[in-house]
Amino acid sequence: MPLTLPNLPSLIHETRNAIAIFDETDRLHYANPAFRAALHLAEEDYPTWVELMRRGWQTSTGTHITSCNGDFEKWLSSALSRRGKLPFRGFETSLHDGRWIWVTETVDAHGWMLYIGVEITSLATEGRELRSDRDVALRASQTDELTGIANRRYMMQRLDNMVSNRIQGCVAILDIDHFKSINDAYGHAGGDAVLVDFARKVGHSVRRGDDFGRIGGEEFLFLLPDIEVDNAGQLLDRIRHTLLDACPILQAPEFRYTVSIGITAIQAGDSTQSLLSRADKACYEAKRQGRNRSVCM
Ligand SMILES: Nc1nc2c(ncn2[C@@H]2O[C@H](COP(=O)(O)OP(=O)(O)OP(=O)(O)O)[C@@H](O)[C@H]2O)c(=O)[nH]1
Repeated sequence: MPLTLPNLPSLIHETRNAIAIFDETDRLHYANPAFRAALHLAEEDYPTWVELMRRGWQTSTGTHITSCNGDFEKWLSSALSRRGKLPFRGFETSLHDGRWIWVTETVDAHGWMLYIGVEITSLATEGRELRSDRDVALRASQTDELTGIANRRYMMQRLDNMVSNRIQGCVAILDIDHFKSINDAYGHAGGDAVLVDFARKVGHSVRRGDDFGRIGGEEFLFLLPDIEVDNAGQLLDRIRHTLLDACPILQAPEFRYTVSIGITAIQAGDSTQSLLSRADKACYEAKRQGRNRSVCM
């Protein structure tokens, strides 16, 4: 007998659990009254998750962001590099109004996300601080300190995961051009500002299923599952073009930077090493051809 659940929409509407659905671009598509109340969201308002978090930060409402030492943008880059990457995850979080919520995020194959938040304030608080410290330590071990995005260790785990599960797609290495000269001309702080700017700009363009992180000084890795190499090239070139008008060094408003990109498709029999080495060669070729371009190999 087919299952019919005529009361499901009204039950979801009425429950005190916060329920929301985000699409593959991370825009809110549905939120029940409990979610809207917890996040201080007006009816008929459908912001992206980034807009929602930024508003909450500016108005001290909704999610209580404690682990950012006052640097919201860095927290956002870090949160974005983990958000929606796993089919399922659960974590504890607190709200500005003092409530604690157990959040689960379920992501389907198309990148749509179901958010369910259950209030746990009255449950035993014992060990909450310890669990929170553990989460912060785990995040730190996966995060690049300067830029806040995923670090080499995390990216290598994700690449291993792609290879061992035979996930099709592409791998790209992005390397900022003439970075040594940037350091020489504007100092280490100027170079750092470029790295942070680059990580944020690219991090905001990453699709739900993709991974992006810093794997070396001025070297970044982009993992793109389920995409043909031509489409990966177009996507990364679009990102590359958005960087052309970035001016990350305040004292030098005329300063611009570019990036060279090496892209390769995953092939049968590839190992993480063979993939990285091919992407590296493609990036080297992009440099050799004059930089500020992408090369597929
Ligand atoms: N500011 C800053 N510089 C870094 C960091 N990590 C590495 N570097 C510097 O990045 C520079 C990388 O220079 P190279 O590998 O010679 O490459 P490049 O100058 O970018 O030249 P091409 O890649 O050929 O365009 C070195 O001078 C490193 O010291 C960092 O975290 N911050």
